[in-house]
Amino acid sequence: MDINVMNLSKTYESNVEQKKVLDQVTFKVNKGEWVNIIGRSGSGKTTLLKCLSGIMSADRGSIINIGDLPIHSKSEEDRREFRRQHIGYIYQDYQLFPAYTAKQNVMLPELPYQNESILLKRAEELMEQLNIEHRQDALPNQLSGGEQQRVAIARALLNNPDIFVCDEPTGNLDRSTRDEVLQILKQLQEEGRTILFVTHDYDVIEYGDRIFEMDDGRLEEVSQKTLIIEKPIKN
Ligand SMILES: Nc1ncnc2c1ncn2[C@@H]1O[C@H](COP(=O)(O)OP(=O)(O)OP(=O)(O)O)[C@@H](O)[C@H]1O
Repeated sequence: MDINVMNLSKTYESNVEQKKVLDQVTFKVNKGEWVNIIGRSGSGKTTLLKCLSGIMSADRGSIINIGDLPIHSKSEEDRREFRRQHIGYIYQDYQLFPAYTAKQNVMLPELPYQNESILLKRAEELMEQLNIEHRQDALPNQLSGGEQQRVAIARALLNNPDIFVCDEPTGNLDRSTRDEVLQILKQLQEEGRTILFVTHDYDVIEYGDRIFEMDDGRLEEVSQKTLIIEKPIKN
């Protein structure tokens, strides 16, 4: 699925203030591309991912088309259903449920929607593909960071999503585990999935096709060459 965004703005409102965090963001990502998003802390990267995935609504006038679907005009419930079917979201801190085993974590979000034995089989297949089948009965706190992230990827893959939205998923991993996770995502891209990847890590940028920089709510495409020669990535 391709992603077409025009004039995406997002303002957080509280009773004391209004804070514009995304300001007229406009960009396009083609199906099967891997796009990296960099930018200093607080510049709006996570907010952008949440608006694109429909977790948050955008301001009036924003246009977010994912494939044929105008996300900006959908209700919260429709956006949730869209996300369930099309988006795999991966977080830096894995977001596993601590009281459930690895396999249960993979299945849990889909249990209300699908037959349990079908889900069980699919979870086992995915854990085998990701080389964590031997850890399926372990609790999250018994798993290494890399194993937890594989469980989170298996969970994100359960519905075979078209788009992977990754919010610094390798930020907590050591170099070799990070590379393993990046290889898994590369493979998913080669199978035709679109990858949006927020990172501060130069080595990750090598994996992507294009780079965008978020600066105080505005998004601009930057060339890899410019980045490496002219400025370090801001954190
Ligand atoms: N729910 C919220 N209500 C009000 N302000 C928020 C909310 N969520 C985020 N913000 C603010 O919006 C700005 C952008 O936050 P966001 O998390 O999108 O930045 P980021 O670029 O992902 O940062 P980091 O790299 O540190 O994760 C920050 O100033 C943050 O404090």
